[in-house]
Amino acid sequence: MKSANTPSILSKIIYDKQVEVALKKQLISESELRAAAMFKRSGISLSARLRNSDTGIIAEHKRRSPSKAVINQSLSLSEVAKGYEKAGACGMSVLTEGKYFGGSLEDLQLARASVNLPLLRKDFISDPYQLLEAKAHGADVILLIAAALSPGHTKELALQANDLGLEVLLEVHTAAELDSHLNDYCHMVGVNNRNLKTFEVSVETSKSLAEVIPDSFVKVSESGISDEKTITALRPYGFRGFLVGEHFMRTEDPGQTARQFINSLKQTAL
Ligand SMILES: O=P(O)(O)OC[C@@H](O)[C@@H](O)c1c[nH]c2ccccc12
Repeated sequence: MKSANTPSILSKIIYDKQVEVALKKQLISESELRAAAMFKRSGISLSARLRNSDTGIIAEHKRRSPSKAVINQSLSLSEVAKGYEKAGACGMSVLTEGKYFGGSLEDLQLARASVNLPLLRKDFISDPYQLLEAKAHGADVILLIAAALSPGHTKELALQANDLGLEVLLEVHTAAELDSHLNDYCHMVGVNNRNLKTFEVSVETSKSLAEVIPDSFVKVSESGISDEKTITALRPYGFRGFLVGEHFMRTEDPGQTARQFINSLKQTAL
């Protein structure tokens, strides 16, 4: 196991991302992004869907990750997206980070063309340019990772996202991060059960942070969720959103796996 003191994978990813963004800015200007047809589209609210759902699944498309070299490389994104929509997911998360997760903005665009679900651009955002990219490729929601940003920067990006009609999911790992980074421009708070330094997963993280998340934010539990029981255990803590990636993506037909999962959740909600 890695020591929690080794430079985190997160700082490496963020560094590479900033280099990539600097290059992309040379290729595609902000005004080109703003001219994209998607800029005229009004977003679909993920937070409203989660509030009104008794299942609350946000199903993720993820080909690989730093903690798992290969999850599934052979699927059609469009089929996965349609399968998730048919399964009754509240929203879809699309990994757009390339080097570590094998995703792209084209994946997001293809998901947008395939389904009417609210779409989360899952990436490492630290520059307003990335918000324009998200909007131009059809996102409804963006992720901001507290561990990767200063509190002031988080607020600025969240405000700018709101101006573009994008909702904000703020990801936290600790009560301290929540305390310093939460602001009124966020709609949802995601507690990541995966420790990004050690990759260990514990849903206890969600349980322990639940009571410090104000009720005005939709509570989302992220990562390491692979059975319905975990969700029924988290609901009493106030969680209304559940981000599930690997458990669906490691199967041959993620849509079908999601459908069974959601159906069995509905049974327990009755
Ligand atoms: O595949 P899992 O264990 O179900 O996890 C999904 C999602 O929570 C995870 O991919 C994730 C949570 N926060 C992130 C930030 C960046 C990249 C990925 C993530």
